[in-house]
Amino acid sequence: MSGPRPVVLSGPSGAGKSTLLKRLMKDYEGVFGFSVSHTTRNPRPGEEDGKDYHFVTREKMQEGIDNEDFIENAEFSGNMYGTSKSSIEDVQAQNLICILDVDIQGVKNIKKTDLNPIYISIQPPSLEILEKRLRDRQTETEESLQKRLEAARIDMELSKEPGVFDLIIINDDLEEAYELLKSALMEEIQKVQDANE
Ligand SMILES: Nc1nc2c(ncn2[C@@H]2O[C@H](COP(=O)(O)OP(=O)(O)O)[C@@H](O)[C@H]2O)c(=O)[nH]1
Ligand SMILES: Nc1ncnc2c1ncn2[C@@H]1O[C@H](COP(=O)(O)OP(=O)(O)O)[C@@H](O)[C@H]1O
Repeated sequence: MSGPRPVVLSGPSGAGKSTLLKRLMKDYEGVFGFSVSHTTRNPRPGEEDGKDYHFVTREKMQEGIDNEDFIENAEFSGNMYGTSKSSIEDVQAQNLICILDVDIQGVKNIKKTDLNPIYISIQPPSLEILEKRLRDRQTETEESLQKRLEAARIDMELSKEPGVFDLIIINDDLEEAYELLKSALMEEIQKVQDANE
């Protein structure tokens, strides 16, 4: 039996993916499961190993890639990120909607697999607003902020190409963006809720 369709959330760093995703997972407990990626970046205050990411060294990450443990991996802003096969299998084994938060390289690479997710891009209203949100978040050094803004320019260009995303949500007003995300996923949410009744 095939389970619910996974969901790929992408879009520039600072666009609001984690904010939207955390709210969705809280409002629909027992419906979604987060695919916990591996990364070589340092944990931020409050981030938990195994929950937000599996925080690993470059050596360990490369070992996993060589072992073909990952369905996709990419270099972003000077660090490695990747989705392991087991991170998805763990969620799918529970019949939950698997949510992946990956960059645009991840989107392109997942398209080459048989995962068949719904692709949603979260975009900021403008690059200026994105910069302000990233600065206000206070998680980045100036160098890492500049790298993220450069990646954001590329993301904003590539995401416009027709056929890359099923849906593009401009995260201007958070409530409105959340409602759009929720309605796009309602059919899958309903399936999981019906199956659990
Ligand atoms: N390709 C790929 N990208 C990932 C993965 N995990 C996270 N990312 C992306 O890496 C970028 C940086 O993530 P992060 O360091 O958590 O910063 P944040 O998005 O600004 O909170 C974001 O665009 C994420 O979507 C992954 O497993 N694969
Ligand atoms: N609609 C919004 N309006 C204002 N600030 C927002 C909005 N959405 C998210 N933010 C803030 O912007 C910052 C980046 O959001 P975050 O969810 O961390 O982005 P991402 O996961 O895409 O990198 C956070 O500090 C968050 O609180």
